[in-house]
Amino acid sequence: MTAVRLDHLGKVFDDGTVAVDDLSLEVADGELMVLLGPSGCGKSTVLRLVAGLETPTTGHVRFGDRIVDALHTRDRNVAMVFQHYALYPHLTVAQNIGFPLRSAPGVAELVASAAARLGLSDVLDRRPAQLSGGERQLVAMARALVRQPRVFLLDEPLAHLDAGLRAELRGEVAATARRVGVTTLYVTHDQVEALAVADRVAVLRDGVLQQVGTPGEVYDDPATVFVAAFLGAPRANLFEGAIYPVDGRVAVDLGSQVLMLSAGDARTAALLRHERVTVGLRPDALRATAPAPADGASLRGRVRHVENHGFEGIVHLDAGGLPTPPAHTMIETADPAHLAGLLADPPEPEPRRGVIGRLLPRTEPRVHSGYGFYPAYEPPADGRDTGDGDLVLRFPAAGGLPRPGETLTVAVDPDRLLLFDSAGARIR
Ligand SMILES: Nc1ncnc2c1ncn2[C@@H]1O[C@H](COP(=O)(O)OP(=O)(O)OP(=O)(O)O)[C@@H](O)[C@H]1O
Repeated sequence: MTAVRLDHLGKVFDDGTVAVDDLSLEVADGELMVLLGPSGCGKSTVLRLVAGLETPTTGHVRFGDRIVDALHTRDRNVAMVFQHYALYPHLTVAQNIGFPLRSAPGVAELVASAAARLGLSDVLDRRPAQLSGGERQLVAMARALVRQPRVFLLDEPLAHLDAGLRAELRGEVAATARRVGVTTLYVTHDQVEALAVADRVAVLRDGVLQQVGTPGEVYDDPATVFVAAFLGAPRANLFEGAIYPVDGRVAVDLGSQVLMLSAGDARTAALLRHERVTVGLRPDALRATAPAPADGASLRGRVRHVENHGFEGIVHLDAGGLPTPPAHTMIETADPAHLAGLLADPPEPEPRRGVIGRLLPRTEPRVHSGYGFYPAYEPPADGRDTGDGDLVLRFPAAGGLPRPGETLTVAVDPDRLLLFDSAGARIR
């Protein structure tokens, strides 16, 4: 078995596309590492670099202590499974699985053992056309594993299956990789699948590693606003916030409501170095309460609508927050010059113009208004209420779900209040 190390790995294609940017990552012997990120973030290119199907522009791939950059794919002993696997239609399942071994001694035993691992023992005599989509994918996996590879590479192996089958098979795929104990890199853009199968997850964006950690670490303790936004369904609530001191405590102003952090909050000093932050609240870090908790960490809002999921409801509250625009959650560095440029030459129509203006660094003294602090929520110019600024929370169905129009008070768990600076980095 083999640990895989990526050392400052970079890949720039001939047309100038930077697919992988200075990626350093260590996958431990026998570990199942998921590479997660949106389409085009470079996940497949990383797999192809590990497999030797692409040559790095910079950096190295190591298997154990050995640099394998010069090693041909066939000499790396890696097995790859893609979304679109090709089975030989005229061969049986057993012949398909044994194909890579050709006529090596002991083929029958190796095929039987690989088939047993994946629960395929009963279908060994069938042909691919007589199998379900899920079974065909398992045959492709068995065929990849029969050679006992040092490294197992899976590229969106379940993407073509329907949701139910995907959920069923992902457990099986992860269990098989663990049973075999083979070091595995698993690529997906599906965050639910990533959290479900991974020992650790590496989140990529534009070829840059954002964070690597266990599923619990990347979910609960995101390093960047991008990671917070990308992981979790329903998505984390992300609002624009302003920061100022009040009697030795820190106010996180959401425009029409203020969250007061307790005097002992370890982030106080770090927070006061910022004027504007992005406030992240996961729907499961919020709890409806009555009355408001004494420490002041609560928000109120009017129920706009409720999705009933049977065991729980997803409640959308109009709480007067200013949503962080999706484009902002994706940017690495806020660029005031760029924002100023937008203001100087606003595209028509530009309903966000006033909002952008408020987000620019200010020189005049700040004033509290009766409606809260900057930034204030500004409804879209066309009067349409999009619900973009809704505060979304999970609500257990057991005691009955709230109704539209009701007012709810929501306690915010300060330990799960995520705060990000204008560059999208977490303020700890
Ligand atoms: N041979 C190539 N020549 C030029 N650009 C390429 C090539 N292969 C990939 N790219 C580009 O490199 C970037 C990363 O592609 P890659 O396929 O690794 O992303 P991905 O995260 O796997 O996306 P997807 O999930 O859509 O496959 C993309 O911008 C892609 O268009």
